[in-house]
Formats: sequence, structure tokens, C-alpha cells
Amino acid sequence: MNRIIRVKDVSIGEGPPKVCAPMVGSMLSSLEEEAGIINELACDLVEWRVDYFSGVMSIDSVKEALKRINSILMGKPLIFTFRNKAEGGQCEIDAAYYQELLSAVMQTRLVDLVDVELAMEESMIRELVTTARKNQVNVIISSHDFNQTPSAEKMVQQMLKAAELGGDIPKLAVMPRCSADVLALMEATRCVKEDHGVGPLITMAMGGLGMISRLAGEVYGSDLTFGAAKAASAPGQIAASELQQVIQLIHQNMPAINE
Ligand SMILES: O=C1C[C@@](O)(C(=O)O)C[C@@H](O)[C@@H]1O
Repeated sequence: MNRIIRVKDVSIGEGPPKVCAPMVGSMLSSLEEEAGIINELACDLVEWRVDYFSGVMSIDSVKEALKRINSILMGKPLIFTFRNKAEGGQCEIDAAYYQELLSAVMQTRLVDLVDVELAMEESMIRELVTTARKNQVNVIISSHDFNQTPSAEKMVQQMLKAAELGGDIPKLAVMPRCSADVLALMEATRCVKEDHGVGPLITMAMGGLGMISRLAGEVYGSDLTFGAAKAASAPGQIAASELQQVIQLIHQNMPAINE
């Protein structure tokens, strides 16, 4: 399944890792401002972290905001993410509303990718994947651990499970406690990509210790990384423009083996 996902004119899974800037505004006015800033940034995609939005409990408000955001963003592919508190998000919603929200948003066809958490019930994940397919939306299936880094074996299993459930892009974010944890995240990513042939992938070790993983994805197999526009959405995220410079530097020096 190691393939290339094409969203608008961005190819995820080939060339240098793509840079995604998160939008974290709580009001429509701040989201509009962020979308304007992102238009000027050297980033490839945008993520709307809707768990930061004050209108998140109204599907109509979310749809309205989505239309507005889309009209400002000049064709950059959009990832729609509701991040539950247990996985580092701002608030918690029940499973039924999570499904209703994501399904309604996919049906607008105003998003290119949607983030679905691996911790959700399997049956719900499969239903969301079916809705995504019907609406030509790609699915990221994600898992986050803000406290620790699981064993490399467990991380491999999590990514393979995400792919088995129909995810187009498995994603894993973990918190390293030592340099061995950072290396374990990288090794797990390499193993899923090279030994199991599954990809594209998005992985990162968070915090300062993990920052190298946000820069060096092309070396070990992560195809997309998050860089801050107005504000960071996770520990260890650096400014998207600085991130892009380092990614391009690494890319220019990569041997042809990864071309
Ligand atoms: O899952 C992720 C990755 C992330 O947590 C990071 O560490 O950059 C940032 C989030 O906005 C995104 O949804």
C-alpha cells in the first residue's frame, strides 16, 4: 500500500515531507486571520483543529466556518481534525457527535483529508472510512501518546492497524523521554514503510527532544510534518517557514535512492 496520495496539487509520499500548518483559532475572525497568514506561508497543507473552535458543538457553525476558511485559503489542501482531550485536544465530545460531525463535514466536500482517531470503535472507523470514500476524502488514522513512547513493536502494530482499518495515511505522535525513544519512533516508521510496504506515513516524536523527527522525515519515512503558522498545536512544533528550509536542505542532499 506504499503509495502516493494526491490532494489538489500536493503529492504526499514522494519527494520531501510536506509541511502542514495548523489553524487553532477559537473564533471565526481569528480563523480568517490565520487563513490569511497561511496563504503567505511556505507550507503545503493546512489543518483545521476544530477542537479549538468555540462553535464546535454546532454542525451548522462548523460548516459556515469551513466555507469561509475555504474561500480564503488559495487552493491549499485542508485536513479536518477534531482532537479529543485524551489525545492532546482541547475538549471532549461523545462518540456519536464525533461521527456526526466528521460525516457532515466530509459530505460538504470542502475538506481533502479527515483525521480519525485509532482509539475510536473499529465499527465507527470503518463507517467513517466508507463515508470518506463516497465523498472523495482521504483518511488519516491517528494515535497520540503525550506521556511516553510505546515500544517500537507496539508502534509498528498501531500503524499497521490504522492501514488495515482503511486509513490512507497512518499517523503516530509520541512523547519521547530519552533519545532511545526518538530512535524507536524512527525505526518503527522505517519498518512499516520498508519492511511492510505501508505508506504514506506521518510520525513525530514531540517536544524538544523529538524535534529532529519533525525535520528528518525523508531519512526515516515520515511524509508530512506540522509547522506552526500563528501558534503551535503541539509541543516541539517550530515555525512552518523554518521547518520548510531544513526539509529542503535535507532533500537537496538526499541520495537518489529515495527519489
Ligand atoms: O496529530 C497531529 C500532530 C501534532 O500533534 C504534532 O505533534 O505536530 C499536531 C496536531 O495538530 C496534529 O493533529
